Amino acid sequence: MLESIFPGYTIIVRVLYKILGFDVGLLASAFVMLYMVVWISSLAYAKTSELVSTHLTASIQISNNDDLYRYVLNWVEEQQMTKDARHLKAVTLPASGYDQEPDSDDDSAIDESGNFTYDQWQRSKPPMFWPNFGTSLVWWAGHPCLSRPFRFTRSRTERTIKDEMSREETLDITCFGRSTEPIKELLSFIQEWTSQKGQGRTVIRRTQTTYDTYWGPPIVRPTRPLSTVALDQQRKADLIKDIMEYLHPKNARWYATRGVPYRRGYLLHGSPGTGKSSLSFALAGFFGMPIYCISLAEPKLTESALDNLFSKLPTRSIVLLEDIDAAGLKREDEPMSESGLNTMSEPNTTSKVTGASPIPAASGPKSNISLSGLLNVIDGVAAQEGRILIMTTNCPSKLDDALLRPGRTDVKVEFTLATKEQIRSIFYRMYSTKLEKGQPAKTSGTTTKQTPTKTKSVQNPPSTTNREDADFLKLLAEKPVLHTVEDEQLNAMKDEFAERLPEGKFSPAEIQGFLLSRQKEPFRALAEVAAWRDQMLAAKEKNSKIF
Ligand SMILES: Nc1ncnc2c1ncn2[C@@H]1O[C@H](COP(=O)(O)OP(=O)(O)OP(=O)(O)O)[C@@H](O)[C@H]1O
Repeated sequence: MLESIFPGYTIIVRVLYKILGFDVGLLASAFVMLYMVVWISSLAYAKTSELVSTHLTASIQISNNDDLYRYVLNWVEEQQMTKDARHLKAVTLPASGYDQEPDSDDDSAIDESGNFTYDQWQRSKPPMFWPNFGTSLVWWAGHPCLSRPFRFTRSRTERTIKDEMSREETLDITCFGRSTEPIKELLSFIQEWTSQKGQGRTVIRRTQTTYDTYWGPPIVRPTRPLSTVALDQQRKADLIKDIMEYLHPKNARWYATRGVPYRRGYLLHGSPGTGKSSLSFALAGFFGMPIYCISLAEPKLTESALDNLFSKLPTRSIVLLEDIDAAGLKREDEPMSESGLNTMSEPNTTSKVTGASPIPAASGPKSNISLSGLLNVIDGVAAQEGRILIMTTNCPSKLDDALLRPGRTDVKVEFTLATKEQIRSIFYRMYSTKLEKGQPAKTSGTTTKQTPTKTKSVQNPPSTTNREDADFLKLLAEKPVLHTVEDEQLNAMKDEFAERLPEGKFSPAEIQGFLLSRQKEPFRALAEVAAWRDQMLAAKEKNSKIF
């Protein structure tokens, strides 16, 4: 047979036999046989695999645009599979945003001088391992006595639109059998696993723009307790009750039977730094809902992209449109001023929101979105039912009445400059050690009732030969000692602190900023607040004269 494929084969074999003394033809025949066996086996394997995957397996595909994609990869990372698998993808930080912050008791970020070094912390974190592009196998014991294999196939496609390349990844989960039920079970298990892992955290989504604007990957942050937002208790309670009532499952039917769109809008308005954004994030954490933030001033955001973003919102979510007045929304029939800014920023005398003074035109980046475009998106067909829309503004008088009408803005909450109660609350929260849920405050001082001092603890600075450097390092090593104050005394101090500050003059952010720079020194804060107050009031007075 070989003679017919290679003419002259017999002669070559005879010559070689004479030279070498053994039959090379036997070797060649054995090799050809082996090759045939391997070829036929791989063909049979490919055919059988094809038949099995077509007729005896079920699969579900997940796109990387879906949150589930990351949930599954994170879950796979936790499985034994990543220890056994031979082809993995290493990632330093999970795309879900989990655990991106060092824990308070994570000493790996502290260098020998007792200072925090982010670089060191990052280096100390082991990378995570995801299945690489291609196929991997994971065994999952969905039932106590049955562990079954699932095949994860991760693939990527690339496409170029308008000179910008976009990548789309997909994950196919396959199992034996003709039903997708085991995969659905696995997916709901993974969702449950993710939500347990995410307890006490708030999922934040922001827009991202490449050739198009879409929702970026989720960022997960520790939930901000509502109690940390100092606001009139009654107002806070009313707002929470309103949202609770709205979100109640029975309410959806109530809205449907009456033909009212099941949506609710809130306008949080007030001076900068009074807690509007903080309350929005705290509400998202309180109700366990993801919060989707959109900046209308984003230069690449178009009306169709905004429409698309709204259509991708999950049914129960919070949408936060921050500083909506600064986006410079304009009516289509509205002329542009000479400076190019739209003239809607003229004081709106018919505004229903009271108490706001005329505000000069905003000079920030202007939106591509027209007012009618935004209104269409807010209550158009793409708008999700069950959604909560929160708009924040420093200047409600600049907003068009159309945006403020019920159905778009159902509840308005005013945020004022700090009241006495807020001042007390901010002071107390800054220094109370009760808030660190059972964690003993890391303090190098003892409980004290002393008068203000500038006590410092001096740690061993790293050695250096340069005298100037050594002095500087010594200065760096001086750390303020945390004066832990007993609760009773702290309550008295917060009253005293509030006494020294006038009501309605400073924003909570300003007071917080003052206290933060004396983060461990309540006595110092109390001693220095009067001087700070006078300086700030003088500066404010001067500024108001300039403008
Ligand atoms: N009422 C408040 N209670 C507690 N902290 C507050 C409050 N108001 C502001 N802060 C603190 O001040 C900082 C800024 O607050 P935030 O961003 O929520 O204000 P804002 O009203 O949204 O400001 P802007 O209008 O400038 O966006 C945050 O660190 C927040 O913790």
